[in-house]
Parts: sequence; structure tokens; C-alpha cells
Amino acid sequence: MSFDNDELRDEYPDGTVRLRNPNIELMDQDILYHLALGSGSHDLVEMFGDVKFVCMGGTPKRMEQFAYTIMAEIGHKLPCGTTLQDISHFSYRYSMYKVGPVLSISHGMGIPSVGILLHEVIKLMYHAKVRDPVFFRIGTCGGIGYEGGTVVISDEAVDGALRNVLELTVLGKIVQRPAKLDRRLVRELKALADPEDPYDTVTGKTMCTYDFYEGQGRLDGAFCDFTETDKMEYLESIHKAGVVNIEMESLSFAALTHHAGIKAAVVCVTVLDRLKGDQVLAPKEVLDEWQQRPTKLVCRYIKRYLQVKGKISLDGHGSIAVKSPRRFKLVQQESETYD
Ligand SMILES: O=P(O)(O)O[C@@H]1C[C@H](O)[C@@H](CO)O1
Ligand SMILES: O=c1cc[nH]c(=O)[nH]1
Repeated sequence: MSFDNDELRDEYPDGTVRLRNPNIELMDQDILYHLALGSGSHDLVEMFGDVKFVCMGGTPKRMEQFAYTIMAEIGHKLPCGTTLQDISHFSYRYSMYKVGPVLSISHGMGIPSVGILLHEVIKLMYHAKVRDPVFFRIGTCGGIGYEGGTVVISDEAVDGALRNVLELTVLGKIVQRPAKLDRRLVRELKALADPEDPYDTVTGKTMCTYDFYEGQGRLDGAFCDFTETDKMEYLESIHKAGVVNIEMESLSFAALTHHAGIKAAVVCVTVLDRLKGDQVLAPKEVLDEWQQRPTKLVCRYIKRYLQVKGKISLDGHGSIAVKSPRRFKLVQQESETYD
């Protein structure tokens, strides 16, 4: 296991999520302001103690749909006559749905929005005494050399200058956090791509920017100080460096989950090939179908985990069998991160 934050694992071998913040346990209560939840006002262990998977994506609609999809996939039943409730409705910020061991939460757009949410969800995992949760981001992105509709599993997140770190200004000083993702989880997810899927599923480096327009080299924003030639030179250079897609949250997602010792993956669908244009031209119905593709892969992972866990719960090794159409693999449930 090459876990950069091994101290966390050694100190808390039961898998509960620990915070790298001594202040929290000294507080009478912790208000998770943007989730409309609190450790004093809610029984967080009772409400969330059984969570195993936390799935996030940009929009409330996508994450509500994801919640209904995973509910059907894992056969979770709601009490008669009830529907899923948005647990964070009264925050008017994020939406959160719970389906058995799965949380489905919208994160809004960009690093600041997903960063605030991650602080609060990681604290939620801590207060609820959740063990070894796995986090997924289910998103959309621009492909670099990939047609719209391609599913991309990120094996690394980099910023606009190809640096594999999230940079934050804390007390006026620049702090860098490594943006590492779990290698084994990438392989497990890739193995769940079905050759029968009518689209490609690829792995590669994901560039994460602070802006959709100038930050991603688009010519069609309200402002643009570079030429088409400059743009193409840049996109070709990042393509050469192994970047397969661009989006706006993976850097924070990878860095904050890694800092908390939480296993995480980013799975996005491309909505266009940026080597061919800037505007998202696909019709809405097509975009809606494309957005379900990362969902399908993550659902397969969760379903497989839950089925296998049911069957092998007595083996004590915490292993998960991943069936690809051609083969079965027994995969140890450990984390591996890129150095
Ligand atoms: O998860 P989503 O679809 O929101 O991810 C990407 C990155 C930005 O949040 C947004 C830009 O259109 O889409
Ligand atoms: O080009 C794109 C498409 C979706 N999301 C992004 O951040 N960029």
C-alpha cells in the first residue's frame, strides 16, 4: 500500500474517517452550514453511519437521477408512498440524497464550490463514524482528442500548468496539496467497462481549471486575448503531455480526499472534443444520455461491491471481485495512490 497519509491509516485502523484538525472535537457542536446539518441538531451516526459510497456531480438534477438509478440497481425500497427527499434542501446550496449506503450530492461548479462541500462531507463522515468510504465524482468534461460521449476515468489531476497539486492561499501563504487518485480504483473501474458499451471508456490525465472559458483556452468567452493558433498550440501541447480531458473540480476532489485518506475516483463524460471546437453543440437529449454513462460505470462498481460483499463477508479480507466480460479478478480492497 503506497498511501501518502499512512499516519492516518496507522492511527485509525478501524477505517473511520479522521480529521486533520484538532479543533473540531473540542467544539460543542459542528454546524455543517452548507448542508443544513449539524452534529448538535442531527443524529449523524443514525442518519449516515451506514454510508459506504459518496457520489458527487455538478447539478442537483443529475444527482437526483443518480439516486433513483442506484436505488433501482441495488433494489433499495422506500417506505410505501414516499419519494426521495433532498436532505440539504434548506441549505439552498447543494442537494443531497441518501439511498441505503449511497449518498448522492450536487457540488456546483468549480474548485471553490466542490472544496467547501468536501470539507463538510468529510466532516460529516467523521461525525457519522463512517468506515472506509469511497468517493466518486460523476461529471462532464471537454475531451482532448476524444469525441463527445467518451467516458474518461482520471488517473491523475493536474492544474492548467500541468502541476499535480492543488494550490491554496492559507493565512496569506501558498499551500500545495498533492492531487492523488487511487490507482487500484482506476483499474477496477476500467475493468467494469463493457466492450458491448456503444462508447469508449478511457483512462488518462485530467486537467482541472478555474474557468470554463479563458482558463480552458476557449475563443468564445466574453473576453479573449489569444489567437486560434495560440489556443491550438496549447491544446496540442497538453494532449502531448497526456491530458485526455478538461474539467473544473478534479484537482480539489483528488487533493482533499487524498489529504483525508479517502479513496476517490473521477469519472466524466466528454461533451465535445476540444481539438475540434469550443461550443457544446450536442442536443439536450444527447447530452442527457451521455451524462448517464459515468453513472452506469459507478453503479456497476457499487453493485458489484455490494453483491460481492454480501457473498464474501466471511472471508475477512475485504476483497472485491471485479468481473469483466472476459475474466474475473479478485482485487484487494486497498488503496494505491500515484507517487
Ligand atoms: O459535474 P459537472 O458537469 O458540473 O462538471 C463540469 C465542470 C464544470 O462544473 C461544468 C462546466 O460546464 O461541467
Ligand atoms: O469543455 C468542457 C465541458 C464541460 N466541462 C468543462 O469544464 N469543460
